[in-house]
Amino acid sequence: MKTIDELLADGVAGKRVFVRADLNVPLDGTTITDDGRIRAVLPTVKALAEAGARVVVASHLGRPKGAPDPAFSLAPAAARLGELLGADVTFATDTVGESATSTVAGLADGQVAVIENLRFNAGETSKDDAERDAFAGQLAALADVYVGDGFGAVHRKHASVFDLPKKLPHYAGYLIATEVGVLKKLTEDVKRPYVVALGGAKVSDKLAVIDQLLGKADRLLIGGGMAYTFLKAKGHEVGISLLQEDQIPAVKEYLERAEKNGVELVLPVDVLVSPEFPDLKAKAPTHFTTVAADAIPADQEGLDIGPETRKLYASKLADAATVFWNGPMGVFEHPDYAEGTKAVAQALIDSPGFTVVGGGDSAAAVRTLGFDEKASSGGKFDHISTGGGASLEYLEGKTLPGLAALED
Ligand SMILES: Nc1ncnc2c1ncn2[C@@H]1O[C@H](COP(=O)(O)OP(=O)(O)OP(=O)(O)O)[C@@H](O)[C@H]1O
Ligand SMILES: O=C(O)[C@H](O)COP(=O)(O)O
Repeated sequence: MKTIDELLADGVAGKRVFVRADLNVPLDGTTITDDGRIRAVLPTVKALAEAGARVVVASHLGRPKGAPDPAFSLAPAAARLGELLGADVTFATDTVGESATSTVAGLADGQVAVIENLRFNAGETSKDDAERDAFAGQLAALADVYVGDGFGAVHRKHASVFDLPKKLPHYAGYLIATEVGVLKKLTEDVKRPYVVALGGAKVSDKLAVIDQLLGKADRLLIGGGMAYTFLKAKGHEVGISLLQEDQIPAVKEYLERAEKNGVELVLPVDVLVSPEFPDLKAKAPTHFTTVAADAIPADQEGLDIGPETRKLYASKLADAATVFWNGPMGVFEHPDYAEGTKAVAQALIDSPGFTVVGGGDSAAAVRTLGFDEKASSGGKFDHISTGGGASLEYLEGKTLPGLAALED
């Protein structure tokens, strides 16, 4: 994979450089609630602008349906990028139309523009190769060089990620180079004990990675919404907790294989339960109780790991040489159910091992709970990945279209 340093060494002054970023940030209306993904692409954009390139930044945001939708405009992200760069960033109100063409033509050396959401065009995400290729051709007309730096989207076979780099000289940006460098350490020559903590809500998305990790990790700590499918597979009542019934046979097989392979698969011993899901907007106090994980009342829902589990998981993380954590341990958006996620975040910070947090929601969780890469309590996470699905698919050992295209 050629990196941006080679491009800079060759000289980029006056060249139009297309930077495929992942500016898919969480929004509350037009307010960005976590700008981590914008900050992550700054080194690449700054280096190119300082070298006199005419920088065209492109990204998707959310999942619009292949047509313009103001709710998914990249305008707030473009404004934030300008603030962080301390420079004017022009914004094109379309992607390959008149606004984009004239905006790019108007760029002076060292200036930066953002074009509108790539997914406002059906060609971006199309399953039809010819349709994607045609859209990639239109994007290619906007630039002389391609820099891939949207790590969070490299697992998508989309026009701007997979087809466009084939049409232009292509390089990996600093973020992709860093992310791949870190995740490689978790797949090759990993330092042991290697402990993986998994939570969150997307159980079916994460089963494939559990399948792979059973051959790689020494210990798997399961929390969040996915824990209840495991508890149910062990024959326990889970009440009205999040459950993926169709995954129970697979989970039973994982429990058996973990035992056979000598992998410690650790489940919650106690959980916080409530008769109803909390209101995440009002955040009003809820009625919850702590119960043993094998005694969840039939009319209640598990919403966080309990105090004994927090201690147990912290002890299982204390001697880890390598830790990968994906997915919050509970409904951390509500203060009543944030303690499990906080405890695991703190255990990673206290860990002397190499610690990586992966996942859009997990990264947002640690930052909104007051932790970040430079957490003040003496330690820090070694790396917070900007990719959720992307980092998991990388760990699964899958070929990621956006990385393969940069390697060609
Ligand atoms: N016990 C639970 N019941 C229901 N939802 C839960 C529970 N525990 C955690 N969650 C929810 O899981 C969500 C995050 O899960 P997700 O799988 O999306 O995480 P992620 O992998 O970090 O994010 P992404 O896949 O977007 O990168 C949070 O919104 C949280 O409220
Ligand atoms: O949020 C993410 O994981 C990336 O931005 C990819 O978004 P997608 O899942 O909508 O393709």
